[in-house]
Amino acid sequence: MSSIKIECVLPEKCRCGESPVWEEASNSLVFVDIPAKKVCRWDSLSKAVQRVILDAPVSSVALRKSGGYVATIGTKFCALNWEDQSVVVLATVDKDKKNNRFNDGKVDPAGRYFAGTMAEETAPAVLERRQGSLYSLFPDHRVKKYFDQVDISNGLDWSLDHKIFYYIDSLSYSVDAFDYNLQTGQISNRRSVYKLEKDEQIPDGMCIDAEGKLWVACYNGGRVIRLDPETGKRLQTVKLPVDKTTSCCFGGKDYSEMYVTCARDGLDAEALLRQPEAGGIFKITGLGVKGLAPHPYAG
Ligand SMILES: O=C(O)[C@H](O)[C@@H](O)[C@H](O)[C@H](O)CO
Ligand SMILES: [Zn+2]
Repeated sequence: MSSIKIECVLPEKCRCGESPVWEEASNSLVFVDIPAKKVCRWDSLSKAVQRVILDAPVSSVALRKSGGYVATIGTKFCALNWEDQSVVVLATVDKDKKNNRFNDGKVDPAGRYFAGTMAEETAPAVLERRQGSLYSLFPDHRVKKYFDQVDISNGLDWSLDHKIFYYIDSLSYSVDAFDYNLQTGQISNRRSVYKLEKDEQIPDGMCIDAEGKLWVACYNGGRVIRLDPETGKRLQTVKLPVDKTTSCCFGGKDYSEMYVTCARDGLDAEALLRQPEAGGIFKITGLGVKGLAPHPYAG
């Protein structure tokens, strides 16, 4: 029997922490705070944090094979040089939608950077609907658009055999699957693999574990849930001491720990008193299952 332990390892007070990514080379967790326009790197050994402030909302970050990171900033796919904090724009999307920004993003097993867009929110989950689209940035910096009509483009990951792409449009309250062609980056045959229950609230970020099961952070649900995408059943619920859990990834030694990000925005003074660690980075140990190393962008 594993005994689960949950601790806030970094009280960062993120307005909207997102996109946790484990960087093995530096024993660090990299993540963003979207409205604070901030990318952070927390060294799990020294506990030191480095922060880079950008000039637009930064919604996701990913490793880059050639060094440094890639990030989605505003409506741009960008390269981020950590040493000199410089940003190079690789591609821009949604040029006709001035109120849009990117949201969650992740790199596929072939090194393509997938990310979707959404209209800017006036309050959490309050926004003009169907303004978003899903894109990927190929290693040659070409952009592919998959579909539009997205409300809040969110969690994404790929099956262990790379034949399925899992995707969340938050306001559909569903975790969806597509057939995936790793050679071409094409998706097809959309279907739902799990519909959230009422108390699970809004599905947000997601990651897959080494057994092929999905972990979904539930915004306003204060939990991560483990799903079997083959049976459509929920296998496990892990509650956290904060309501606005936004995303999760595996990291640490052999990817045996889970890191969870969360938000402070949208919590009133009373809620903040009850959850002073809101916006912090949480580490969950004792889950008894490991995750996978993140894929670096190949371009
Ligand atoms: O973290 C994200 O993915 C969004 O940018 C957030 O704003 C929340 O998800 C949203 O408010 C709830 O659906
Ligand atoms: Zn999200």
